[in-house]
Amino acid sequence: MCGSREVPSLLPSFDPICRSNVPGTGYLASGDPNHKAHGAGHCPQANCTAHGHRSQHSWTRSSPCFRSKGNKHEYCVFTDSTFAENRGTTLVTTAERAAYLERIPAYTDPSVTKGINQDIIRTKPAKYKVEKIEGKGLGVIATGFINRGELIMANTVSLMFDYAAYENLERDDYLDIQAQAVDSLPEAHRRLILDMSTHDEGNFTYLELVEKITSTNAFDVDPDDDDVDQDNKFYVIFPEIARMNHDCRPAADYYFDLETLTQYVHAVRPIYPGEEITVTYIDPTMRQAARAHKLHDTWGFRCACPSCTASRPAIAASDDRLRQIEELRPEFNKFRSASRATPQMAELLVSLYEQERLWGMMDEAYRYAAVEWNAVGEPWTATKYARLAIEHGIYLSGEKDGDVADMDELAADPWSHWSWMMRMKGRTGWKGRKGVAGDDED
Ligand SMILES: C[S@@+](CC[C@H](N)C(=O)[O-])C[C@H]1O[C@@H](n2cnc3c(N)ncnc32)[C@H](O)[C@@H]1O
Repeated sequence: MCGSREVPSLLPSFDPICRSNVPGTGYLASGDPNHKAHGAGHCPQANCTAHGHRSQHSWTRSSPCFRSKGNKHEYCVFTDSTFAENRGTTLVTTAERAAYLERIPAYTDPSVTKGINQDIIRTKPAKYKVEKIEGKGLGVIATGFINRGELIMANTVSLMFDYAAYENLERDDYLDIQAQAVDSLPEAHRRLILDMSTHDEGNFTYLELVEKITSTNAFDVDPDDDDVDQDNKFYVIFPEIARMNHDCRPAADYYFDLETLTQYVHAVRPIYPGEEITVTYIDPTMRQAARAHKLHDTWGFRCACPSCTASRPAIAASDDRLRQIEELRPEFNKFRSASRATPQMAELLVSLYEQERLWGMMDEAYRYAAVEWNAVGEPWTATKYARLAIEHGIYLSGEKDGDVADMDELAADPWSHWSWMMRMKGRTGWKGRKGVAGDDED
């Protein structure tokens, strides 16, 4: 889900990149990016746990901590400088949430992050180069042909901020803890972060510089199902991936894997040498004026991508398709007999996504088509769409994604899948083989 939360105006233009759909001591306010922090921590020695004790897993530093307004929570900087082959990573959250997170494979098993990052130390040939692009700052250009579904780049998380810290801390404390997080990364990594886009020029203090960098480059990440704090997302920084500029109909798309704490970027259509590799920063099903407004408000640029600069009739036709997508989409998530969803409606949705070039969302359209065909007892067309949903889902959402697993089940045995004859039972009164009436649950 994209931009679904209202974030208070602590950081005026803060709104992470998302497609679907930081008192201290004052020693950082010198305006000097070379100024490295030396905070006195609650656990000054190396190998501190989230609770401030030594452990197998090593948060190499945990300082300083700040209490929320109202004094209910304490937020700290947790750094693991050995993470991902000594690239390092930093987390800003509560001790409780850090203790939960340090059990995930990315922290406990170094093999799962081996070889992922290629920006500081490259071991595989790159499929792109980063260069200046007129009117956009730096951007990412394909150096060879890239096929649909190919991996373009991946980054383990550099900085991971708990939304709750952003919302609950006093502004000065938040800005300080955010800069502390950057400063606690290993030096090469920290330099990479401080070199990122601020989206406008200015004479920033160090705290302002870090704030500008995080608000321009952050991505949104949903918590895991078992996370101790389901209500709060994370916003995260990946310095290499954040070099990609926006297009409303981009060439690439990304997903975040919580087990490896890695963001993966794949091509969603064929990309030719010399072409810019873009991603979308916003929900691409928003209508054109809303897209342009949000991009200008948050990232400070006028949208000049082909779908924003098309002729007036072409934009109107596109907005009409998007309006219809908005109207139809909810029908496929209603499992009551009252849903208007049919296979033909799902076929229309597939076509609308193709017409809109929403290549990064095709897995969803194919999944709806698979379920609707199965729901009226047509297993072969259902299987065709399930196979397409799997093929696209693997690079759009990851092989471990629940929807990919669900489509695997449908393709393996449509007759045993939960959707088999689902719409027939409700609409015809047929009770199914087990004599259980309809499907009147959402
Ligand atoms: C996440 S950064 C992208 C990389 C950035 N261009 C750089 O030099 O590192 C986001 C910033 O890039 C610029 N940008 C991204 N997409 C753009 C576009 N389509 N047109 C103009 N500027 C864009 C804006 O300044 C935006 O705030």
